[in-house]
Amino acid sequence: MAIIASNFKTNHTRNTTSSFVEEVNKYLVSNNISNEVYIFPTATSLDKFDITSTLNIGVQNAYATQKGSFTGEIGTQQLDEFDVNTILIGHSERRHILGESQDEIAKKFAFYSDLGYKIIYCIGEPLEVKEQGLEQTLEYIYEQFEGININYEKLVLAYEPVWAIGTGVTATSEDITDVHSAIKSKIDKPLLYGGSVKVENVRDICSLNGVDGALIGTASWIVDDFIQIIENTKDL
Ligand SMILES: O=C(CO)COP(=O)(O)O
Repeated sequence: MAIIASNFKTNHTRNTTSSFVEEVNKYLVSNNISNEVYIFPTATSLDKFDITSTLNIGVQNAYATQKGSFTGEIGTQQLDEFDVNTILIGHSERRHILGESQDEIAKKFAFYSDLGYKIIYCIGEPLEVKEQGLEQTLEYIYEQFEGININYEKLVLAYEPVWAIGTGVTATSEDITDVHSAIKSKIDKPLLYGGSVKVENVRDICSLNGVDGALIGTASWIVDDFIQIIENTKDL
């Protein structure tokens, strides 16, 4: 059963998030869809949503703290208010744009796994590493597991090659299966693919060996498209 997740990144407002969540929930209920579906809105759009389906709301990021003096961050005191217990950790935009180190990521992982959060943990290589070949790519990816408890029960992985994110360039089936089968041979966890997944290719991608679903940015931000993505994969 495909796992389908939408990462809003820095898109949508409180208002548009609320109607998005409502529409997706309504679609899942009325079509009796049992696939795991996730939406990761901005922190300012978190709310007490009325969810009656398999839809889960997670956060794109949070600090490894309950509360405290960490200007600009949020902790579990803020997440608890909205019953959030799902978090994305290790996204490439946090690693490469916001400068989060593997050490900080591992601390965050330890903190949120101790609390029993469902963790979607992202890994993926930049273009210059991909160009060096599969062996270097896998070596780079394995380093992103440093300090991470890969046996954590509520762990879902997401392979997102950096060069495929937001670029319109999707990895080839071979690129995806090469990396997915290598990761799967070491780590027995659901593994999503992310990077320019679209309405038109989501079914093919999610049908590949070793692919358990998709983590989608750009193509998921229009609600009708996100619903179509779920529709296209509901029987997988
Ligand atoms: O980063 C992603 C999801 O987390 C993928 O983004 P795009 O779907 O826009 O390439």
